[in-house]
Amino acid sequence: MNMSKNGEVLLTWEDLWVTASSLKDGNKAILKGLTGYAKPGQLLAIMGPSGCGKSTLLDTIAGRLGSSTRQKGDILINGRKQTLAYGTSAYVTQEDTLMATLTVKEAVYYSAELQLPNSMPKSEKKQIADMTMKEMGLQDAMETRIGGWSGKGISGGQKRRVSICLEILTRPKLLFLDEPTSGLDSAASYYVMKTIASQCQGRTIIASIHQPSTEVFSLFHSLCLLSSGRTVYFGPANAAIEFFALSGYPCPTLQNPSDHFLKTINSDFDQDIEEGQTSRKSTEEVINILIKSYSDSDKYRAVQSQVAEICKQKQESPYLKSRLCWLNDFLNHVQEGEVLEKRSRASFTTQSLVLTRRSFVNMSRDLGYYWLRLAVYIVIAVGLGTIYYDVGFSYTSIQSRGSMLMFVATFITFMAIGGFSSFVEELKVFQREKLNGHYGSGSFVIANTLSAIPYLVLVSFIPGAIAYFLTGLQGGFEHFMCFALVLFTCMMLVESLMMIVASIVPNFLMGLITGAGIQAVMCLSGGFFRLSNELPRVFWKYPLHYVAFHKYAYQGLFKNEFEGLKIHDENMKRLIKGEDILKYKWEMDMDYSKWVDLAILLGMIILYRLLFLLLVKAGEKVKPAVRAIMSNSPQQINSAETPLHEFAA
Ligand SMILES: Nc1ncnc2c1ncn2[C@@H]1O[C@H](COP(=O)(O)OP(=O)(O)OP(=O)(O)O)[C@@H](O)[C@H]1O
Repeated sequence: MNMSKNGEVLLTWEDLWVTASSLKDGNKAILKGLTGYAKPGQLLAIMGPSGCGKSTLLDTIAGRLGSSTRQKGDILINGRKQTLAYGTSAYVTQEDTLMATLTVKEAVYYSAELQLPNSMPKSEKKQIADMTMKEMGLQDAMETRIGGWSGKGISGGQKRRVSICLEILTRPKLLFLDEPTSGLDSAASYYVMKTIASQCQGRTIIASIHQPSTEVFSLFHSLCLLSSGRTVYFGPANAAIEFFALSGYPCPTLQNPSDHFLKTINSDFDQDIEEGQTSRKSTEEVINILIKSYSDSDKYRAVQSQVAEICKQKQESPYLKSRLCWLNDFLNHVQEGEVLEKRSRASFTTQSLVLTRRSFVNMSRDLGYYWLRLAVYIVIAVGLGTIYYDVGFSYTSIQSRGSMLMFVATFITFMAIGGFSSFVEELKVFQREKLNGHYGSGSFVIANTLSAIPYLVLVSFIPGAIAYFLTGLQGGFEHFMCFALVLFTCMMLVESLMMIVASIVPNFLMGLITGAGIQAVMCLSGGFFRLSNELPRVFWKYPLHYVAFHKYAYQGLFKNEFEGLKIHDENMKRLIKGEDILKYKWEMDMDYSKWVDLAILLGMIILYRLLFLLLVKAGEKVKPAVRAIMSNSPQQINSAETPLHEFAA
């Protein structure tokens, strides 16, 4: 049976369990045996009190569950067991991750260029972007910057609408929305949901929602009502009122049905609920009555048989079945040719160019990215220039030159971590867009590298020139160029190192400390604080001395300065050759030239950036595969809670 026509998506989940494990609480079940489906052409709303598991259910069926949770149960896409791959669906998360420096119009235009295929003319892309912004009621905010931690911009509700706008630009076949109306007034909620509902034709839309008005509720085709991770109701939205009435909890006249449902099943405040004229029941009892009523109902049986029909799995032994499931999942991840096709989008070159432009604009507007650093570097360069002003050619100038160059190679480059917070913000946007399949990691790495180059040239050449000429280091264009280029490559290396750190360490402060720590250890083994032949052989010399970029930075700068230099030794009345100073005082490796050191530094930049790409790609491929394997391992979930059928008993 071909269940997917024109790329439509039918999503089913059966006996879905999700547990979170913590040292303190042990295993805690968040979702408890949920079964349901989402059909093309329908808008399914997931409702329930705060903390009932709406986001967890969305994350689970969208294949985005975090590593701290475990899942069990089958999720089928068009009747086939596969996890949603990157780029096959769109997901509007609860948190708005947007580029704060862009205006609404710029953000949507860039996104349209990134997502819509190359074959579409630019004017048409703009038209789609304009139309979508209008549908989301953003026409008056188009020229306003989004804003964020660096400055106020559009309102929270407008940000929400921008986030939705970016994801519905391509009219995805499968769309997940986590609380799309939070922060919106009732009219805005209605218009936003109406736009979303109007796009249902041939598409599957699943939205978690807190408190829809009667008008918004009427837009839903199906409703999944949860309480503490259990299904209270799953079925047509317009039949939910009847279900509550038949279960003994009719919606009072003139009351918003969703208000009534949520009030009845919210156990957080444990108010007794009136039943008929006299008796009152605790919320927990009421919830159990509703769950039992649902599991005894025709609706429940209809859902079960619908899902069973779609699944039509062979009756294997439970052990063999689970083994085959995870093998199948694993193969889905390692093999090419997902059943659910990725959306067509702009070419790699277009994406890289658009991202470079966007990143360049972002860097130019974000003061913390480069401008503040440039100002601080200029102050430090003037400081260096005045401390070592006109260093001269006396014997003592050897130490002064060495210290000045060491300061440049270590501390000025070290401060390149100053842009980390801005990079982390950009990385968050990248992660969201990558997960939603807007573009791949390769385009991001290329764009980030290209857009940063002009700024790094500025922050290395201007302060570099001030410090270089005030100090009076070796004259000549070639010498200055080598000095500035080593400074430039070191700054780029530190930025590349911080990219790697950011991809491993999830937290900004932890990333900053980790990056600083790695650099401190590397600079200790660089060959200045302890000369290379005096370094302890284990770890510090082999391998760290050869791995740390500081060795090549020190060597490049020192060779550049001392080669061809003549120092006057006033006491001994003799001239000392710079080459001898390099060999005997600084113990430099003289077998190769300063340009080789520079080339090694450039090679390291490429290596570091490739490593970042590899880590991101590995996360993309390995995480879902591991999750799929883990989710079906037989001893995964140790019945942390009572199964649904026991509640029903
Ligand atoms: N990784 C996790 N580790 C531990 N507990 C978790 C984890 N993820 C979710 N939970 C818990 O599971 C419950 C459901 O969380 P979830 O975010 O799905 O609720 P929600 O219905 O979306 O809430 P809200 O409407 O407030 O966003 C909460 O009690 C939450 O604390």
